[in-house]
Amino acid sequence: MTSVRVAVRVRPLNKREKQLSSKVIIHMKEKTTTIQKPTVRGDELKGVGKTFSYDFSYDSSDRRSPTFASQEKIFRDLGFEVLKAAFEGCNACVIAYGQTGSGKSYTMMGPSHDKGLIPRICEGLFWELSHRSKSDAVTFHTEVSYLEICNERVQDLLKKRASPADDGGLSVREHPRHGPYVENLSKHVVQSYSEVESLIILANANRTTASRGVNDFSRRSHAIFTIMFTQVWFDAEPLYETVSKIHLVDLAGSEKVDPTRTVGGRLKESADINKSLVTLGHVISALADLGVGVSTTKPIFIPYRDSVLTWLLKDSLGGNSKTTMIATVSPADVNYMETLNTLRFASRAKNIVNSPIVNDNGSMKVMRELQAEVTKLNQLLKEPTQVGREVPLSSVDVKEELNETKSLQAVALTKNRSSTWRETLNILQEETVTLRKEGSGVVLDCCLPHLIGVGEDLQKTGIALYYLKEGRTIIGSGKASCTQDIVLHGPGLLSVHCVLENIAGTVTLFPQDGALCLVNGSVVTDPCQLTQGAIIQLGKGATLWFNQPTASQLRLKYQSGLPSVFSPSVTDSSNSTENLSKAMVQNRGYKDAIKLTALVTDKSANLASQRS
Ligand SMILES: Nc1ncnc2c1ncn2[C@@H]1O[C@H](COP(=O)(O)OP(=O)(O)OP(=O)(O)O)[C@@H](O)[C@H]1O
Repeated sequence: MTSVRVAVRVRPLNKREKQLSSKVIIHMKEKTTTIQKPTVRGDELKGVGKTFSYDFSYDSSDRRSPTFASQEKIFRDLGFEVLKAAFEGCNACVIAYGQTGSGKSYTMMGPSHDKGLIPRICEGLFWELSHRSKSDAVTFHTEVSYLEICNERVQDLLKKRASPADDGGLSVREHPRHGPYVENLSKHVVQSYSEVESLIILANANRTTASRGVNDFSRRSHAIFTIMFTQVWFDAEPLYETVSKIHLVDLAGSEKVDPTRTVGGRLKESADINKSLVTLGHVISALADLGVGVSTTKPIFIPYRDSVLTWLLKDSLGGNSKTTMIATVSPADVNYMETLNTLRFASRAKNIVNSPIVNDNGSMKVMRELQAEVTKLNQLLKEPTQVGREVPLSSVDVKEELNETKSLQAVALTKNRSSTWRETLNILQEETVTLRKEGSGVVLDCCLPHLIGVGEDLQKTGIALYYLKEGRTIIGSGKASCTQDIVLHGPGLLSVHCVLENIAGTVTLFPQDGALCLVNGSVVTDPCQLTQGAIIQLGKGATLWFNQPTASQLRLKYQSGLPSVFSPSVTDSSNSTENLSKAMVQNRGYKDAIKLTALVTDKSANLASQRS
């Protein structure tokens, strides 16, 4: 358990503040920051002021001052900790919070002549790597992504938009194990600081800006720069891997919206920025209450899901991360209220308690399993006969299996960091789906009712299996405001096309208004209970095969060792064949129906011969 570290930084007076002859109301001494209240007349400061204590108070208001806090000093205090966390295998996060024009972007990104935390952390990472990589025993892999949240929509800053009209909005989804993530966000493998620098230049040019009263060139979005850093040690037994995720966050200005100076789209934009900042405030307050053990009758609810920002930063706030907040403030009396609010906000954030862990668990388990598999197969190779095997394996088979296992291991170790491998294994580790080898094939087992994508295109490779969890599963084309559980593509699909409800294994299809849904070739407009082998057609293209492993089928499967997913009973398969022909003849044309029917008939015949 570790508390969120909080730093406050004050910037120099800007031109406008100087023109207004603003007084400096922020004073820092060691870890404390004091703010003095200006009088109404503005000619003198009132009282001794309010003092707050933080982990760091950085006075960057005057370069000539002996206590001046430079970008380098901030990197040494805050950036080093981030790098330390990365090399330890922990997640880390730095969030810059403050009023517009208070110095968030300066602190996080900085100008080219006085770089901020993001470039310095990346530079530091590659400097360290160039020293560590001399050893063959360990390899490193670094990927970066960069997104902005504007009007509650997520944009990829590292991807060119197809056209100006393309708003490029990406969906936020939740992985059962890894939590919220942005679907289709581009990730870029980087091998040097200069590669990161080029990406940063591209991304910064893409960031949303707008003219504003107090600050002519103001960021109107939240930006999250993420580094995914993986290390693999080859000299450990089993091989050891850590993965750390580092979020570096530059928030939009935290000031309240002035409706008299904000119009139209900008007003909506401000409302959305406020929505995520207000939610951030609620999340921080709730977490701070949890941290200090406030006693309430009701359990404390953390409203992460109320905004995209807080949802994506869920781990960083109260979760698995070493998090630092840097609150930036103006020194001028004209900004008194906003500065006071920022200082209070930062003070609250100090009470958040996080639980960072070394992220090695999943991969370690996988590696151990693969290692065990290799040992077992090596053993089999040495034995003259394979006792206990129903079908004797030839040494060629064992060698093949061994090679296969080893190549799996190689895939894991050489780190194809697109994370597909890790994702796949994690998905397979979910209770509902298992993968095993059966003869010359690979069998995917799923105990829940599920849909198999039959697909439009017979040339397409890969099979999609969608399991239907207990409760509602929303199917749609992926452009809805809600999160669909299954996203399909094809003509005639509505953003929310239908809902499948699974109650204790009985699955009912609820077509949405105006959605073309066919079950076994007949159009359905009312709720329709699905039976084993039903062929469902959604819109004019997407075709799915419904499979419902019943208790008796599962028992049979485990007794016989045969798979359930692609081996429904022979009768079930013939049902599907019949249903499919019916559906296709009616809705797609005779030729396709014949091709698909032949496909399913082949499957049934194979299964029948396997079983006999
Ligand atoms: N520590 C600093 N030293 C020198 N100049 C600074 C410092 N911090 C901020 N500035 C200057 O103040 C101005 C506003 O800073 P910056 O753009 O970083 O603010 P911001 O909080 O990111 O604003 P926004 O919310 O609009 O993005 C810039 O001109 C910047 O150069």
